[in-house]
Amino acid sequence: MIITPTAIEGVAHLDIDPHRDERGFFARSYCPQELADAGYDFNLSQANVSYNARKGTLRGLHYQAAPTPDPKIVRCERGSIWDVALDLRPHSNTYLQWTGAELSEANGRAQIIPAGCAHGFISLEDDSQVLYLMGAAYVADLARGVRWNDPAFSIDWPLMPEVIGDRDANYPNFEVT
Ligand SMILES: Cc1cn([C@H]2C[C@H](O)[C@@H](COP(=O)(O)OP(=O)(O)O[C@H]3O[C@H](C)C(=O)[C@H](O)[C@H]3O)O2)c(=O)[nH]c1=O
Repeated sequence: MIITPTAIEGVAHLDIDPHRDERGFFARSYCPQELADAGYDFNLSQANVSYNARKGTLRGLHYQAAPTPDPKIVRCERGSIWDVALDLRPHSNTYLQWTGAELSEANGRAQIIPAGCAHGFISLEDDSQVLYLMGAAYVADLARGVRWNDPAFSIDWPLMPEVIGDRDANYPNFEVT
């Protein structure tokens, strides 16, 4: 695996290093030891998948509140998405800053989202499927979210959402601490 830090502390790109032969390729896509050696403590608790039928489907931005924040590693297994990590850690040097990356079946890239960051994406084509490796189990009562177009963050999405859930569309403005 090839791990490349981004400008947001703890957010990194995780690229596969494929072993190619006449059959195609084989690649390691998740390894807690390699991640720990690179400074990313992540132990798999749960895996989720979402199917996004139409281009312009926006999910998020979500995070889980203390005491069970949910780090995640996000990979687009079919189609393509633009994936956003938003720093909501008040003591972070990049508080309220965000980073985005194209994740796709073609580029095989995943994004590491640490605890304390919100996560969201917008699909860039129809029939996009997303795999979420979760570093914490889901706790419904701790599920939180912020709105994709909240002026506190000014996230520069590559396209306007065509499909978005009511909950995601109606989060109140974030209260900056
Ligand atoms: C995660 C989870 C969800 N659910 C239920 C709760 C909801 O009734 C329904 C949809 O869950 P959610 O609203 O979290 O799904 P999305 O809005 O697509 O959010 C997802 O996409 C954004 C971008 C993320 O980053 C979240 O981690 C991820 O959950 O499944 C469960 O029953 N078990 C679970 O483990």
